[in-house]
Amino acid sequence: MATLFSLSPSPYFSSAFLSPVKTPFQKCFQRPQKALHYTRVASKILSPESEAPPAVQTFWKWISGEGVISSKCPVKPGIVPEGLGLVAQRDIRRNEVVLEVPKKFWINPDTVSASEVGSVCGGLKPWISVALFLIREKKLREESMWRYYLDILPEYTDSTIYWSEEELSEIQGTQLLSTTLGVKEYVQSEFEKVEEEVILPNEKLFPFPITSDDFLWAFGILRSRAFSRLRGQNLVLIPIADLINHDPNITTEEYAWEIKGAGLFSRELLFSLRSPVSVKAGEQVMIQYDLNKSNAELALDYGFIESRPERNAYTLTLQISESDEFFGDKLDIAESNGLGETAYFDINLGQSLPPAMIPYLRLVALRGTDAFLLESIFRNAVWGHLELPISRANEELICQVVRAACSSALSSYHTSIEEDEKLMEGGNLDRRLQIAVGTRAGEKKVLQQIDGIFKERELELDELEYYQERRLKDLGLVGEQGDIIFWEPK
Ligand SMILES: C[S@@+](CC[C@H](N)C(=O)[O-])C[C@H]1O[C@@H](n2cnc3c(N)ncnc32)[C@H](O)[C@@H]1O
Repeated sequence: MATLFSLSPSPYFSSAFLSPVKTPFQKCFQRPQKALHYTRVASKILSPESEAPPAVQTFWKWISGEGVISSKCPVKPGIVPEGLGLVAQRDIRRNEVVLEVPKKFWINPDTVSASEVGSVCGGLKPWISVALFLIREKKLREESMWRYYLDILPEYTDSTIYWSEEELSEIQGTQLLSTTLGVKEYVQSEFEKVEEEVILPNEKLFPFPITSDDFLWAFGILRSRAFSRLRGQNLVLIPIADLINHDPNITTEEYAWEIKGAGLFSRELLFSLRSPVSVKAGEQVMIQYDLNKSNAELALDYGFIESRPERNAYTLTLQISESDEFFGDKLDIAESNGLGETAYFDINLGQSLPPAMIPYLRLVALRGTDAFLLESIFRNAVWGHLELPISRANEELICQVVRAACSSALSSYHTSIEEDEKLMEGGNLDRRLQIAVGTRAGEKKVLQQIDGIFKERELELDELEYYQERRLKDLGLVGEQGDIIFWEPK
């Protein structure tokens, strides 16, 4: 039964633990300790200690001198609870533009192409060419035109990709752990490829050692700071604009950034950043990074999570087994309905199941006397039938399989929800432990929610209306009381 589908943790999976990541670069200045992840700081006027450290002041002088920022710019970098951030220099209105950065100050695959390493980075994936560019520029130090920007980039964040083995043991059994390990394995294998194909054969361009830790640093920088979903720009670092922090209380769907022309007579492009809310002088300007990311994604990409329940998610991976005697028909039906041999369903805490999940489950579980629905004459109508219970056996099977999978997933965590909640209530958790405890508790709550849905369904099995009954009703062969009307010859 358990082979009907897998409830695997995530599309990435590896059981291997990786050794702790050493910090790749020397600190250029003492980055501040961050505040608890759940606190909103934008409402507070930042204290005079928010005066930027020398490296940030040098960076500011550089971009001001280059004309990127005018003296009227309403924000300035400062120390904030999230590290560095953008602090309002005067009251800012909702939707007011706070920064405009011209294209020549962006770092994207075009920047790499136009650089000294452009000729050897041509065939690389965009993120790999930008990662390699960042590492090289960082190692060139004084010789790099980007040095003042690179000097203010963090060496690491609280993203789980930078966690030690001991820290990772706190997320044992979670989807976040398997995704983290999968991502690290992916980065490592991409590093080995680029080392062999680009770095080692071009010693003149890369005269210094480049390690897999350097590569992981660059990957983390891009994951946490690159802007995406911009007109024609899928991966772009925008110095200064990337100092903007995330505020969980900002829930506007609209993006706070866009690319636009510099003016009627200019062909130059500008990256423009707006404040989604009004901000008082001295407060921090913040945005919503992405309303659709789960806590696991936030933890992996940025190194923080939110307390909002719906950020807790679990991805169910369902699969039509190749050994299923009806594999071909089931796959055909799944594909005609936008799904495939494997389907991933993200389930969020407090929200209903994705609409296609139960029909897909019923399809996967279809067998025995119900298999006639797989015949080609039903092909156009079958999904509609799968949206409603097919038979008691089919419905019971999906309940049993889902509940068994939930119980098996729940048994792989090393703490209970109650233990996690006690730890959270106690407070004083270190930032990474707070992420670990919050994520593992969230995943377990979602699993309990899924189990609860199917437990309830199991109790209703006798009351549900199944395919045959519906069919008889459609044909007018079922009476008011559910009794079968037999045709009686006159
Ligand atoms: C785009 S950068 C923002 C600038 C960054 N604070 C810095 O010091 O360079 C994104 C990173 O800022 C931090 N950050 C942003 N918003 C945060 C929040 N609400 N809570 C905790 N950390 C946050 C995380 O380290 C994240 O990976």
